[in-house]
Amino acid sequence: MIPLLISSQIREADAFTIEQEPVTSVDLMERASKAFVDIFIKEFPDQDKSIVVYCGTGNNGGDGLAIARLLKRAHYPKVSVKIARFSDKASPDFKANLEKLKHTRIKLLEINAGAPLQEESSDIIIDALLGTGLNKPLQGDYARLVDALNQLNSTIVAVDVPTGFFTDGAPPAGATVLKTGLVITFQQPKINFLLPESASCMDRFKVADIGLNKSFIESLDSPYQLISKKDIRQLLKPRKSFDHKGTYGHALIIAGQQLTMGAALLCSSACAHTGAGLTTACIPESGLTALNTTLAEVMAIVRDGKNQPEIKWEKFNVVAAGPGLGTDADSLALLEKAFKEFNKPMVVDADALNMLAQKPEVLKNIPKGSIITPHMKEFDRLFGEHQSWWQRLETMRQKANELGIYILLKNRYTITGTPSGKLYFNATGNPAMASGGMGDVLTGVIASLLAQKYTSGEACIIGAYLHGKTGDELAMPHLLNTVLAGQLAKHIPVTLAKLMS
Ligand SMILES: NC(=O)C1=CN([C@@H]2O[C@H](COP(=O)(O)OP(=O)(O)OC[C@H]3O[C@@H](n4cnc5c(N)ncnc54)[C@H](O)[C@@H]3O)[C@@H](O)[C@H]2O)[C@H](O)CC1
Ligand SMILES: [K+]
Repeated sequence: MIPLLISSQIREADAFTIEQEPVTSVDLMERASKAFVDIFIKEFPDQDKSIVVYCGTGNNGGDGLAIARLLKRAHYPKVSVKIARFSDKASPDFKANLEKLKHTRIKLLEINAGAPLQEESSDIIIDALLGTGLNKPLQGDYARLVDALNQLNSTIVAVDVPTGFFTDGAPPAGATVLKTGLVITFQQPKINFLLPESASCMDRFKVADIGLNKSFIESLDSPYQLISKKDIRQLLKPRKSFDHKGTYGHALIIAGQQLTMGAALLCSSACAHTGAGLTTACIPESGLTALNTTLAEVMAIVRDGKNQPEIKWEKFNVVAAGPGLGTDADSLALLEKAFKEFNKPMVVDADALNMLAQKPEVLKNIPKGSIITPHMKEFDRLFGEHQSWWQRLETMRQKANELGIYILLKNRYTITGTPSGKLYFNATGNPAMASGGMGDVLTGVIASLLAQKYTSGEACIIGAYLHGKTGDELAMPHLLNTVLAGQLAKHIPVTLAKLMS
């Protein structure tokens, strides 16, 4: 896991590294700037482009000055610097780097407070105005400059964070932020990069390792964690020689209606392909032919409307409910029955969540350790409207704790909230997976992992990663625009095998 820090903790890690390593703060700035330049060179190899570095007078600006100097040394001759002198204060490391810059032949311009803005025609703008030191929304000169830069069509690359961007906490509504193409950020992604609001001011980010002290970062025990491939490889349990289907558990999938049987099939297929020993689908009679012809390995229990099916709950290691289930009274009665009679963790998704939104008191009966897998709209239907994603994170932590459940909120970076208050961010996955049925597949994957005796937390973390990784393996090599859910389900064993090799 990579612990994700809030800005005050980043400052602590910075100070600890300076004292402990030891390294002077100006040398750490040099290291950060070099790491930035290494990535910049790979991204923008054309040394003929004109580059201007806009610098503030704090440490982000200090980085900018060092970056200009290092770019010049790396044979980018058309690099120049503009310093925004909007404050009387300047950090010591900014001043030290300004001295060093004066020994180069780099063109240097100052923009004074209140002065009219100069025209800007450089091919690439490097933004080193403000970084993680931001403590209020941009106003006055900074806002004017950023507004003007936002009108240009240049490529903008931010140092650490786009100027005006709040790295954690709910961003103030309507705040001015520089719109950047690429952010080269230091040490680790900032938490708000992983939330959808960041899309309006950055297309993508790259992380430059600047060697902050890793054990100190670990010791901060951040609630925000980024899942890595290494974690998944450590969590996955290899199969053993004398294992049999009983070892890998029996999953029951309560899903599907006559017109939404696809959801039940996709969920059951994903469950079987992720390795559950046995999968049974509880479906309407109208879906039997489809199930028997497409998924011969999956067994059936028939739901026929009024009469509740006889389910021997104790036979199952996990019950997943929701995909294409509908929200009628029979479905609700069955969900309530499952909550009462199945006393192990369940997976609750889609229509099952919609029913809970309509009758919130039922949610209190959800078995402890269960996993709910809402997307943003389902989440808000359940827990109320939210003004920002940061607020949603807070609600997740609170509700997961209150109900003793795991909440997996689906998005570009899917987030799992645990009863103990941790939030795990998953980075695998891609836009080709934005198609119908993907959520049903994820539910099947997670149910399968629970059947195979992974804990609820492990099932969320592995499930989110595996689902996204499988989509990446299918889409990336051919730059596919679309990956279908059924195709993804069938490819899971290949991705799993690679992860376990
Ligand atoms: N550990 C690391 O990651 C390293 C980071 N480095 C760089 O340092 C900046 C953070 O620098 P800092 O001096 O703390 O802050 P800024 O340069 O972002 O801001 C300067 C200054 O500006 C004032 N300010 C804040 N908000 C506003 C505002 N809205 N309007 C006007 N002025 C504002 C405030 O006083 C700030 O202190 C980090 O991003 C990295 O780029 C190191 O170089 C290497 C180690
Ligand atoms: K910046």
